Order: sequence, then C-alpha cells, then structure tokens
Amino acid sequence: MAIAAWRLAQRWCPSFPVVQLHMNRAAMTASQKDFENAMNQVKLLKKDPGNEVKLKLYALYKQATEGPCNMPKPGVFDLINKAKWDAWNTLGSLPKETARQNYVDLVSSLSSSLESSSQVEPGTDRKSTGYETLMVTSEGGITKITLNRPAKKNAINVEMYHEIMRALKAASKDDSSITVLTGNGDYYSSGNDLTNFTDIPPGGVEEKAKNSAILLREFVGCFIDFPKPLIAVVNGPAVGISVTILGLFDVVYASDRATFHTPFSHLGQSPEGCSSYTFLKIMGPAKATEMLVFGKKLTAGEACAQGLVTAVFPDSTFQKEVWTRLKAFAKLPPNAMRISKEVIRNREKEKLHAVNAEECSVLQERWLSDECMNAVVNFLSRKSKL
Ligand SMILES: CCCCCCCCCC/C=C\CC(=O)SCCNC(=O)CCNC(=O)[C@H](O)C(C)(C)COP(=O)(O)OP(=O)(O)OC[C@H]1O[C@@H](n2cnc3c(N)ncnc32)[C@H](O)[C@@H]1OP(=O)(O)O
Repeated sequence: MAIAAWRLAQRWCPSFPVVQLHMNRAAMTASQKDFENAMNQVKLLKKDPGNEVKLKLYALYKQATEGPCNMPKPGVFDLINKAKWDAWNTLGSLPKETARQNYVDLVSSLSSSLESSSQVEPGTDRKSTGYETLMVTSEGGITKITLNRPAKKNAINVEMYHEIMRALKAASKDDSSITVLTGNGDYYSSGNDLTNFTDIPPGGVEEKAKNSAILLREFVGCFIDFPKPLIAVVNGPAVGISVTILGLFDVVYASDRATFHTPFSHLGQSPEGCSSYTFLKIMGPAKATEMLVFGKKLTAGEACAQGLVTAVFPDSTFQKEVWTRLKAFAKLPPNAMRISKEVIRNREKEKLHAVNAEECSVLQERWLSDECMNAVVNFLSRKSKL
C-alpha cells in the first residue's frame, strides 16, 4: 500500500508538517528547493522503505532543519523515541547543508529503486509472460497463479510442475502480500498428468521413477517453504496431488462445486504432498484413512467440516465473495503477515521436509509396481476414469 510521507514523517517526527510550513522561505537556496522537492517525493513513495531508512530520513531531516540533536535522551524503554534519538544523535555536528544534501540523495536513491520495483497500482493488472501452462498476474498486492490447461482439466504435466515452482519462487520475492493458486475452467486440477508416465528415458523406468521422485520432492518443498500467506481458490473438482498439497496452504476457499479426491490405492500409488502427516493432523487418522487409503471423494461441505477447507461458497457467487476477502487480506501489513506465518509454520518445517522425503521415496517404488503401471495403462487406453 502506498505510504504517504506525511504519515511516515508524522510518525517519526510529529512536528513535521508544522516545521515544514514554518520554514524560512526567504532563506530558500537551490539546495533548500531540492530539499523541499525531496520531502514531496517522499510523499509519493509507493512502498514503505522500511524502518532503518525511515530513521535515516528522520535524522537527516532533523539535522537539516534544527542542527545537532538537542533532545534529552529518552528512557531505555521508550523504544521508538530512543531509536529516533540515536539516529539523530549519530549525525553529531554534521552541517545542516550536508544533512540537507544527504537527505536529497537518499530520497533520490529511494525513488529510483522503489519506483523501478514491481509495485503495481491497484487496478493495474501486471501479467507475467513466459509461462506455457500457467497464467500469472500481480494486482493490488495479490499474485495469482492460475493452472491453465483447462482442456486437460488442469492436469499437472512435467512442464507445469516446473512452472509452478518458478512462479512460487518469483511470488516469494515480488512485492505482493499474498499468493493465490486457482484453476482455469471447470476443474481446479485433475492432479498428476498420467501421460507423465509415458515419457521413458534411455535409463528406463527406474531412472524415470528416480527423476520423478526428485521433481516431486522439490515441488512439494516449494510449498513447505513458501514464506507468504498462500491461499487456494478451489474453483472445481480437485484430484490427487492438487488435493494433498492443500494441507500446506494457509487458507483454502472452495466453490460448492468442488470435490476432493485422492484415489491413490486405485492408482497403485501412495500419499504425497505431506498428506500422510498433514491430513492426520487436520482430520484425524480415521477420516484421513478414508481419503488417503480408501479414496473417499469428499464434497466441499465435507472437506470443510473436516478442516481441509476453510470456507465454502455457492458457485454462483464464489469468485465475488472470495476476491472481496482476498483484496481485504492483501491490504494488511505484509511483514506482519509473513512473520505471523513464520511463527505458525516454522516449527513444523523440518518435520514436513522429512515427511516429504519419505513419501517420495515410497512413491518411487510404487511407480515401478504392476498395480501402478496397470492403472496408468487403463486410464491411457480409456478403460478407466475416476
Ligand atoms: C513417474 C512419472 C511422474 C512424473 C511426475 C512426478 C510427480 C508425480 C507426483 C504425484 C503422483 C500422483 C498424484 C496424483 O495426482 S494421482 C491423480 C491422478 N489423476 C487422475 O487419475 C485423474 C485422471 N482423470 C480422470 O479420471 C478424468 O479425466 C476426470 C478428471 C475424472 C475428468 O473426467 P471427464 O470425463 O470430465 O473429462 P475427460 O474427458 O476425462 O478429460 C478431458 C481431457 O483431459 C485429460 N485428462 C484429465 N485428467 C488427466 C490426467 N490426470 N492426466 C492426463 N490427462 C488427463 C483427459 O485424458 C481428456 O483428454 P482428451 O480430451 O481425451 O485428450
């Protein structure tokens, strides 16, 4: 969210507007003019420059307008005023003109670095190119990753695994506050693309299984480590890995058209996405077993009752209701949200990585089993569907 400098400056120097108004206009020099321009520029910064920079700005401003620090030192528990005092006092006897120049230089460097960052004005939809299987947009503090193979029910092929990882890594570093994953078309995702099994390398199926386990482990690892609030907008049925990784999301909103299906036994496979751990924690062992071992398909209402889904909305108003909520979340202070997520999730991370490694190693064996091969052949020869 844009930070108006008067708010910034008022917080760090309550007398800021008054001081600014009562500046000696007669004594205005070129550098005084630059100084005033710089103060105006601060008001236009679209991104909070962070406390360290705000303290520097405060100190230089005070030095430029009042000279060396003349305030009594605040008490040790008066943290904010103590930080401000320290910043100002550190400037010692720096001449007013030099402080003014340093202030102008600092604002100018901030303007160029923050303006050229990927900050997006609300309402400006920034679309990332370079994805074949996804649509990625950033708008109003929300990076939205849309699975975009609607003709294949958003089945996740190898390219899509790589692109989702790339999009998540980019989203973790961009200036958005929250990240959303959703699907284009009538499905959220039909899970792993079963044609992934057909492209066998010269090293044979063992090599394929080994490489797939490495890919899967890295893929799930990106969700475990994702630092910002991650929200699934489940627009329709979800199958397999698109369901299991929901346990690693922070919030899951679902249309009442969505279903949640993990038919691993039917496919001769075993749970992944850390679901062997997260689902047990979320819904308890019996309900988790019904889903992960017996392949029970849940309605959105059932998934919500069992804690996998946060809230369910009628399909007719789904997008409107969900995006109203998401836009409000995106306005919250991003650092606070990131740190709160860290506090909530960090103590589980090591465990989740261990679970992920174990699940991938079990699956590597499963992929080589007759049960799995037969299930894939049956689907590909159109003998079976879920
Ligand atoms: C060893 C290699 C692995 C490499 C990758 C490593 C990581 C793997 C990690 C995870 C492993 C497994 C976890 C899972 O996700 S298991 C779940 C797998 N998914 C399925 O079994 C779903 C299969 N699809 C269906 O049963 C049906 O398509 C459906 C989803 C119920 C929809 O039925 P529908 O009648 O409404 O539509 P349909 O005509 O069948 O589909 C339209 C076209 O889409 C294609 N398609 C749909 N889902 C998949 C899929 N999962 N894989 C490949 N293709 C899919 C379908 O074939 C149709 O295509 P076309 O129009 O005929 O060309």
